[in-house]
Amino acid sequence: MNIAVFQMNIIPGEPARNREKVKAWFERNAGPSIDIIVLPEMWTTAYALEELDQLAEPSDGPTVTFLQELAVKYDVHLIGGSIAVKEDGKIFNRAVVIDRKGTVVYEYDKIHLVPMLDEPKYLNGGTSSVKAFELDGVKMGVVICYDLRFPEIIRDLALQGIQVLFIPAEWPEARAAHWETLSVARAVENQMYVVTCNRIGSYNGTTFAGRSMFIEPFGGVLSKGTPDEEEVLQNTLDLESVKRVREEVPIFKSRVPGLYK
Ligand SMILES: NC(=O)CCC(=O)C(=O)O
Repeated sequence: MNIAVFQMNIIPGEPARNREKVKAWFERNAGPSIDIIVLPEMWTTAYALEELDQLAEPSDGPTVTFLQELAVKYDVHLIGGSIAVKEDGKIFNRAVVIDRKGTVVYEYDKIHLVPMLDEPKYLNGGTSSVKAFELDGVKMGVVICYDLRFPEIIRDLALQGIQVLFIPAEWPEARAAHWETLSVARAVENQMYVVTCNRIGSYNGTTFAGRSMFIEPFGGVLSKGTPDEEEVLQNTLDLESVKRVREEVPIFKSRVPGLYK
């Protein structure tokens, strides 16, 4: 399974221009050797929070339609990062997963909103628990950025059987060490691949950390993006290694769930 991550900069408050950017990137990079493409958090708007009320789209709006067309055209599955979606007057930070036929197979609203970036003032937290989804018969999950700090939801996904976790993000440089350490920790403690896609660049006084990563189930970092350049990270996942690591250190067999949640 070949996966490509687009570690991109985002033009704040300009969904159409960001879609053009992603389209041009697909034209240069998408091809038959890639099975899944991953985009970052809030990649159409960035944290233009004051404008979100105007910018947020319905869940079948122009960005999701655009991603569906790309998925079909390039015959690729998409972890379409997250976008601001408006439903019943409420705005959610929503991850969208689209398969190569253009079908939306999973949507997830970021549960934990980031106080340090003022998210709770402008957005609503998701009210549904995390669920595994399948692409090419492999169980996978997605959580968004700050959700990384909540190991319980990721363990929940691991117990649902996922082998790969995706994390679209806009994680600031100020806490880059947490980003790297926690991403590796989630891979090690759940013995699965963790694939992260963080933005680069700065907005409104915050510089973002880049350093998107592919981490294998034993905790090794297969590749890591730079802190400040747009780039493509690409890796092939060996899903047998999930099984091997789980046999070598059998934590899922050693668990004693009667003593904790
Ligand atoms: N966009 C985010 O969720 C940022 C999370 C963050 O800044 C942190 O956890 O630290």
